[in-house]
Amino acid sequence: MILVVDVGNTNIVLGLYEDKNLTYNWRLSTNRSSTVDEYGILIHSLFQIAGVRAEQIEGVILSSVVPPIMNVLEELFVKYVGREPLIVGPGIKTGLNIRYENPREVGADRIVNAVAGIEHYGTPLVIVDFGTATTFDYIDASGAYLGGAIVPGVGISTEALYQRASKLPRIELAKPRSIIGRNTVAAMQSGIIFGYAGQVDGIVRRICKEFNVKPRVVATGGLAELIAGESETIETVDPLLTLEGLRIVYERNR
Ligand SMILES: Nc1ncnc2c1ncn2[C@@H]1O[C@H](COP(=O)(O)OP(=O)(O)O)[C@@H](O)[C@H]1O
Ligand SMILES: CC(C)(COP(=O)(O)O)[C@@H](O)C(=O)NCCC(=O)O
Ligand SMILES: [K+]
Repeated sequence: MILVVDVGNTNIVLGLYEDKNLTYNWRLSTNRSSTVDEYGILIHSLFQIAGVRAEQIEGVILSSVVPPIMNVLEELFVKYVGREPLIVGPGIKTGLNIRYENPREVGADRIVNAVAGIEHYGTPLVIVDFGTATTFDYIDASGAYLGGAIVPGVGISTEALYQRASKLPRIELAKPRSIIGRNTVAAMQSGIIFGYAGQVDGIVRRICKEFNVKPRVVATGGLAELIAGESETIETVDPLLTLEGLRIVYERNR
């Protein structure tokens, strides 16, 4: 079995694949001050609960958009899994034709999403990933990754309101009854949920117009389900797209 790991700015998502089947997946907080051994305890406990022994893991693949914790993570997998992780980055075969001005600049999570998206949904394709940031990726009919858009994520935008406006509380991210909020919490929920759904539809429609395409539209990331329900352009939510992309990239580098 292989261990796939995606390190985002908020969460580290881990998955265990046996062949093409994801048998376990877990989510940890991305903690920039945790030590190798602190992360080690966590993954050791997860493996124990799952009844998995480190020796059973034949390989580890890692994508990260958090450079400051890379050294800790590399050491973590060597020390606690006994495997040097394959790191999604320069020198690794992704099979993706990246047409960003500087391909090294694209977040590894976006690359891995695109790999899985092409494989499972075909092209042309738009992928929306609701993470710390919301990212939009466009893959054209020929399978080339052209780039996309990056906006402040749902969680951090909501947090900014609470932190910067004295009278605005911290709210639960949930769909309100009406577009017209008649109290502060409902008004914030309306703005965030319907606003972000509208943002997705606006950006997707612009892509369709500028490139004269009718792409498939897939959403992933922590908050995808919530926004997708209100969006008119998202067709599918695939919460495990990134892990699937990691599995495919691992296969391509065997
Ligand atoms: N299962 C979940 N249900 C609800 N919210 C979630 C879930 N997982 C993550 N979130 C929230 O979604 C946001 C983005 O998380 P995530 O997709 O893990 O981001 P990143 O990839 O940047 O680490 C965060 O605000 C996180 O708290
Ligand atoms: C845009 C991102 C911050 C999204 O990260 P996440 O929200 O998943 O933590 C990440 O993909 C990143 O740092 N990208 C590098 C810049 C780019 O893709 O152009
Ligand atoms: K992500």
